[in-house]
Amino acid sequence: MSLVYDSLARWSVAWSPTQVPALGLHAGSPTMRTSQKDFNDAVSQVKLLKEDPGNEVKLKLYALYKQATEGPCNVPKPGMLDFINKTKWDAWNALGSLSKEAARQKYVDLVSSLSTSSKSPSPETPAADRKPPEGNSLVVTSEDGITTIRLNRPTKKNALTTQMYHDIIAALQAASKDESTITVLTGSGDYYCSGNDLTNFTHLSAGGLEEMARSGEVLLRDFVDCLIDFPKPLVAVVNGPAVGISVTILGLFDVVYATDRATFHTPFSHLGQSPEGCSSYTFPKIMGSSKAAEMLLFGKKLTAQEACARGLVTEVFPDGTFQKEVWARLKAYSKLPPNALRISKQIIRKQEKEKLHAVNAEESSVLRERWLSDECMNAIASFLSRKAKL
Ligand SMILES: CCCCC/C=C/C(=O)SCCNC(=O)CCNC(=O)[C@H](O)C(C)(C)COP(=O)(O)OP(=O)(O)OC[C@H]1O[C@@H](n2cnc3c(N)ncnc32)[C@H](O)[C@@H]1OP(=O)(O)O
Repeated sequence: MSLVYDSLARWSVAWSPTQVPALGLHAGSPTMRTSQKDFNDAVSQVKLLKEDPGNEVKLKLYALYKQATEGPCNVPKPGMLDFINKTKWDAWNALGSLSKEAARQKYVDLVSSLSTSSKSPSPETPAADRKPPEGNSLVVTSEDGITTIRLNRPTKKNALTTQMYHDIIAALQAASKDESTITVLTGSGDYYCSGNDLTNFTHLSAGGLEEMARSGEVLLRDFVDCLIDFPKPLVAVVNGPAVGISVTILGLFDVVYATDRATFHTPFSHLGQSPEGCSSYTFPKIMGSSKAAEMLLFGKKLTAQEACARGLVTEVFPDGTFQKEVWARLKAYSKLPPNALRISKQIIRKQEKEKLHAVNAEESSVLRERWLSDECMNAIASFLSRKAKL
């Protein structure tokens, strides 16, 4: 779990009624007494919610709680790099001069709406309407000559945590030696992948930002090196929208199949960042320099059909038949002689392997600098405080 999520989760734990300071209300008025009791009940109820309400709601609850108990925000604004406390401060401060009574009421109303919506689904609820549980973030299976690496964080749009990069590297290393003929990367749920998990930036060790950027550079280089060197046919089954690094690395895959619901988006400039995954080399080569620049510099989002027309995607399938058609195709391909496939891939990749490694090293090093820039820090802080979506 990320620092942000841990921290937000702890806020609700910290709201235990036994730890809540006196509310400073006038106990004389019956309306106030009822309101204070409702508020205290709501504070207790938060701890009993069956489902995590998500960071946005927790932030609202935090801000309303502070306003209800302490009044308008009266503490200094935390520094720009103190993401979590700045985000909390922003949420509290945004309530302006809202009265304690009004904040208490809003808090009670919000908790009440959450309690209603988090009731267990009725037995009639179709299974398909329920979100799959958030278990292992990466699921690796091997069947019919195909090893499938599935990104499995559907509620976070399959954003890649630091652990997932490590796990994908390990899965690719194992797949390169296993019995399978083809290796597939795909996603669970409605997204293929929303790119790097932006909360990765909040995991600061004692070495601070510099250390985070340094270890990020090494991880990125290792991850992409592993894709460059992967010896078997590597296929992306793009089951929905793809963002950031999940798009750039497609230039290193042998085949990319996409549902017609997929989109392809690399918002690096918006994030104060720069291209990775060898895309500064592969994209101009695949689609021409001006089309590549439109994506990599200006963050133009492509439809699946546009990505196919530009050569980034091999073939687009209607969403309704996507899984059936693609897996039937892959099963047929997996019957081909594995050694012939391996050797053919080797000849194709050999021509530019050295170049790809050099590009990867340079992109990773440039990104390390970018991660320390104000432009990048501001963009991440903005996403974490939910002011920006890309
Ligand atoms: C070490 C290697 C480094 C490699 C460098 C890589 C660079 C990149 O990949 S840059 C691209 C980074 N990705 C993004 O900037 C995408 C950010 N996400 C969004 O803009 C949106 O979430 C969305 C467009 C992907 C989806 O929007 P929507 O359909 O409205 O869904 P939500 O925003 O409500 O998302 C649900 C849930 O998932 C969380 N989430 C989604 N993407 C990310 C992400 N990349 N990082 C962290 N969290 C993400 C989102 O915060 C929501 O969480 P809750 O609020 O807790 O429900």
